[in-house]
Amino acid sequence: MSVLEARGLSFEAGGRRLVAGASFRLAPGTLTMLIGPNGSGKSSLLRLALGLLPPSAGSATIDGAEVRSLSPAARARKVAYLPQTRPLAWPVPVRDVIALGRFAHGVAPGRLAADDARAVARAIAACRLAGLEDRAADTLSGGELARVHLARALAAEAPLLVADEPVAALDPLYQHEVAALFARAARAGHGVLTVMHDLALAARYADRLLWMKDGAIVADGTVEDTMTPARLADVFGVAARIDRSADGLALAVTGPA
Ligand SMILES: Nc1ncnc2c1ncn2[C@@H]1O[C@H](COP(=O)(O)OP(=O)(O)OP(=O)(O)O)[C@@H](O)[C@H]1O
Repeated sequence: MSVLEARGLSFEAGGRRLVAGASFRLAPGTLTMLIGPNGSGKSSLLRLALGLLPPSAGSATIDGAEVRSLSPAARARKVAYLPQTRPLAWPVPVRDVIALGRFAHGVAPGRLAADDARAVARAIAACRLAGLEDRAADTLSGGELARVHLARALAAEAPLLVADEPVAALDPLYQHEVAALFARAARAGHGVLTVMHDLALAARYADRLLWMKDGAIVADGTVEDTMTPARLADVFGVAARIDRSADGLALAVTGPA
């Protein structure tokens, strides 16, 4: 099992500090959700932590190795990444898009070894894409395509999974299914970190929340410990009601704070 550690990551661009001294540890067996307002630096922090942006200060390591020292294939064997923008303009069959997730295992689409084919089949089943495997990906709906990209990330079967707003295009049922899928992956021993805008889903499924505001992580802890009306007002500027139910915390955002 692998551990991703970010220590004091900072990033500046356009004369602004977009990420300011952010530290966190992504450990196996935990579903961590990164939450914060638009533009607070969440995507930038993920990209720094994965070595896709050069930090102006701080470092990120996976199992003790600097992420930026890892080759793309070596990094992809440790961590699967689902970016926020997922352009796909070509009429590639869905199965081949998902098989790209196996690239770190030396696979070219169309030449899958039995192990790779099984991993692709598991990802297709997990994302409920059966029946769409032969469709050209550019004919899918936005939500279907979002699930294909998620399946591509899952097919890697990497110990760590980092996803940037994976449920943004999904209807409520699929949102819950994907959040539950991430929770199951965490229970199975993966370390999962995902940006989440839906605070009710975060309250329901996250083991741990990283709260980001103005480029900084301002709170890091369990839902129980960190999700309070005062923090929601401070970080998001919203008024919220939080009820304890048998399923955990239930959250209703009632308006601006
Ligand atoms: N290369 C860049 N040059 C200048 N500004 C940038 C650059 N990259 C990002 N930014 C700005 O940095 C801020 C943080 O962006 P980022 O995408 O990390 O935020 P986010 O929290 O993921 O936002 P969202 O929830 O809207 O996706 C934004 O104001 C964005 O416009």
